[in-house]
Amino acid sequence: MPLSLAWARQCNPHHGRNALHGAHDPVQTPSCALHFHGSQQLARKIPVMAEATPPTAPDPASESTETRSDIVHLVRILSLAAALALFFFSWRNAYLTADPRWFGTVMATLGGVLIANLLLHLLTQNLAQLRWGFIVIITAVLVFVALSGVEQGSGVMWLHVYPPVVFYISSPRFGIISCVAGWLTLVVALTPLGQLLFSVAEYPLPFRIVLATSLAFVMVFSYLLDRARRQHAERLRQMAEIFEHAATHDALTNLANRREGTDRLAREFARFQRNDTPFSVILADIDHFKTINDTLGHGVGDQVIQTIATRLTSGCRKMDSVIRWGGEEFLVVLPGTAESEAITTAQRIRQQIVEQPVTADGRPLEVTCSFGVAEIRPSDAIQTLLQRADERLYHAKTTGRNRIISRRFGYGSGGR
Ligand SMILES: Nc1nc2c(ncn2[C@@H]2O[C@H](COP(=O)(O)OP(=O)(O)OP(=O)(O)O)[C@@H](O)[C@H]2O)c(=O)[nH]1
Repeated sequence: MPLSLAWARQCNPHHGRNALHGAHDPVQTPSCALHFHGSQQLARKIPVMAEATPPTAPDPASESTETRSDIVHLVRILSLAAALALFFFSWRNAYLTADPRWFGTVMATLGGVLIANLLLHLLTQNLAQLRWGFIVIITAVLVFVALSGVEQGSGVMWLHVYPPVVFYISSPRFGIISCVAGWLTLVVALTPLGQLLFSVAEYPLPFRIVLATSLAFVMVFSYLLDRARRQHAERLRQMAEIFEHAATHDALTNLANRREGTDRLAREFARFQRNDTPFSVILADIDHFKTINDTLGHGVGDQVIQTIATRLTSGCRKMDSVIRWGGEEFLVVLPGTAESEAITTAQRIRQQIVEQPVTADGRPLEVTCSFGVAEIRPSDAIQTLLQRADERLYHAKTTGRNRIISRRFGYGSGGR
């Protein structure tokens, strides 16, 4: 029965009559015809790219959850490694080197503070505390190492670790500021004035020159590498967003496509099952669209589809979902909406389409749409709801088009 009716719909003598004739008056007439959604499947899809709204540009400073968890892992590993290194050098200082003993005490204390920072994060789960705590402690370690000249002056080599770590863990801005400030301080500290001010360990002149220049090189290189890393990550994120948009939206109208529409419908249905929140759907179909295509060309047909998509969107609330359901067929999902309100929305849209002629290629066309409206019922599955809306749309088509059919207008019988 449904299949033959679907076939009947396709073979309907009204189907495909001249759409450019005058619009009919909307009269709702009862009917009990049935047909299935499959009858609306497209014979052909025309892949024309619409001016899709580009995805909104994200804040470059924002970090994804993955990046955050990467940073947490890295800081944990670095903290443990740095603490172990500090304990090791503290032990060496106590037994094996000729450095003053207090060097070892300072290093052991800083190692302990690093571990304390880790433990505190386990309690608070506060990324900022872990990250900035680590940066502050590691800065203190390196300042101490550079100024004191632990391990007979060789400890200063650890300064080269700072730039890549600080760029990765903090922001580029903080990385630049801390590197430039740190480098300038070091250069001053390595001059005779610095010797006086900071009583820095004495390093031979060639060593000082190599230290300052190699550190500057590592800083610049770390900045460039980190910038490239952030740019690539950002590009990847944008591409993922574009692909996701393309997978869920229709290229011609930029409306949600059928796949995305089905998901939204399922979400609304789940909400209805959970909270009893009603919702309605409107199935809209452009009348005599084939004639528009056949007489004016597919380019004009596409423009008509785009205009109708815009009219539907502007006639609905922000919370409603307008979906390109098939070729010239649209589904509107209206959350928290009873059928009577959905009819009002459909009437507003129908009126607007009739009153403002659609223009394509600069000429006005008389385009109309037919609508089937249905509200979810407790006994419904999604498919049942869609089928009811589809039957009503079919009824609108067979009774003259340019009209809205719903339960309120006496369509069907026996509670339909
Ligand atoms: N230009 C264009 N045409 C499309 C697109 N998608 C589907 N179509 C065409 O839309 C037409 C739909 O025609 P029918 O299903 O016969 O319906 P109709 O002519 O609108 O008749 P009624 O629905 O009965 O009023 C077919 O000719 C499809 O090829 C599209 O994206 N662009």
